[in-house]
Amino acid sequence: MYRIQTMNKISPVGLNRFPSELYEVGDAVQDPQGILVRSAKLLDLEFNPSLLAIARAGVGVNNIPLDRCAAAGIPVFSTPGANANAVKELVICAMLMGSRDIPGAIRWVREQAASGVDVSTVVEKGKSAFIGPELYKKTLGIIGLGAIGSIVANTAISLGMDVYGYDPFLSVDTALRLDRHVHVVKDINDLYKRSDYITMHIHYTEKTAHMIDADAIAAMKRGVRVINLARGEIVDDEAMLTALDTGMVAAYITDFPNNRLLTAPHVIAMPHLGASTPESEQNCAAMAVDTLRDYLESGNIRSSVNLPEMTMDRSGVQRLCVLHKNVPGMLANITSLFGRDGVNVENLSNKSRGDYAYTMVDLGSKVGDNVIEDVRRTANVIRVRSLEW
Ligand SMILES: NC(=O)C1=CN([C@@H]2O[C@H](COP(=O)(O)OP(=O)(O)OC[C@H]3O[C@@H](n4cnc5c(N)ncnc54)[C@H](O)[C@@H]3O)[C@@H](O)[C@H]2O)C=CC1
Ligand SMILES: O=C(O)CCC(=O)C(=O)O
Repeated sequence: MYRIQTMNKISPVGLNRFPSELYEVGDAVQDPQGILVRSAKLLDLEFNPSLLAIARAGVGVNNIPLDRCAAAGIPVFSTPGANANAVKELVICAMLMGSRDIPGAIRWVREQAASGVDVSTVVEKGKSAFIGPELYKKTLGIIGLGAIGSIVANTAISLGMDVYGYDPFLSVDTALRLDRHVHVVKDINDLYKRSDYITMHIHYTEKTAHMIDADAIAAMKRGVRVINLARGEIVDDEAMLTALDTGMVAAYITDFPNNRLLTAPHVIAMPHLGASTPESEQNCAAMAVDTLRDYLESGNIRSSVNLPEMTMDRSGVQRLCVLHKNVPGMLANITSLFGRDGVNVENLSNKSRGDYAYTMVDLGSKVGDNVIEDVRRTANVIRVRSLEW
């Protein structure tokens, strides 16, 4: 039995993909071999030696210690694109809320009724406080044209917006999916100076922390509306509060509230709702469970954010999965051990990613436990697993 610990609420559509005869799954499972997580913070978690892999049902992995996991031979999987549509729809909603102060307008109507006023008599006079611009023919700047940014771009084009995108690492696949009317700029200042709305769809890393700071805001158009459904830490809150105070930024719509931000009037804050649709939760859970199972049962690494991607069709009778440092001589060192035991290698794959590499070897006959132990003891080997079929 594999033991899987869930660290957040995971959709049953995903959980039901674990065959009950093979998996024990739950939030109280002890010494798990797999962890399923959404946004729970694992940064300080001490991993038990039995932990083989972590699957993030989502895409932001700033809650997981990726380097520490890689060093311990623990692949971390994510679910690329699985929640992109949910976020895209909320971005469109955020632009509309920020333009026409929909939350403020709804609040005002309720306040009238609560104060005893016949609301129907004050609507026409009161509504002038909530006039705001249309999106049509306005300019949207998108920072990050990945799974989310690219579909936000295409949808905004269909709403009649002029769209500028910035992504220094734009993949060919994404570039091909972008509407041909999207202007991809090389200098982010070209986006800042033109945009009436700016939305960011990048990962939070050391490099993107406080990317939207006082200098970035100073390069923007006065009265810009900024949408942040990526991560709170990408925006320097103090710089944003100053910009909201001076009117440099007309509205800040964020999925990452904090008490300090909520002191400002033009902040519209949501409780991290970007991916909170049944469709997205189901997509993410199903993909996370499938990648986790594929690794546990077959050793395949797909959608990993910290170790090499590698899949190999099953052959032979036994598969050894060896995670090791990316240093010369490893393949020869490992395979020589099988030859010594007279075991034939049916198939072999090896891939590296940064400091780490992964080797999968399918064997024509079973090797003895002593050989597996020798592989494990080989210098620079981090983890060895043996799977049989
Ligand atoms: N609010 C919510 O519930 C959700 C938030 N997110 C956030 O959105 C982020 C992006 O998600 P996806 O679009 O699915 O990821 P993705 O990996 O498909 O796209 C990220 C893009 O950012 C680009 N990029 C990296 N550094 C950049 C930089 N300095 N400037 C401009 N572009 C840069 C990459 O080349 C890539 O194309 C996630 O990391 C997560 O933090 C994602 C899903 C739900
Ligand atoms: O699981 C969630 O609701 C959060 C999704 C998210 O922020 C992400 O995928 O990066």
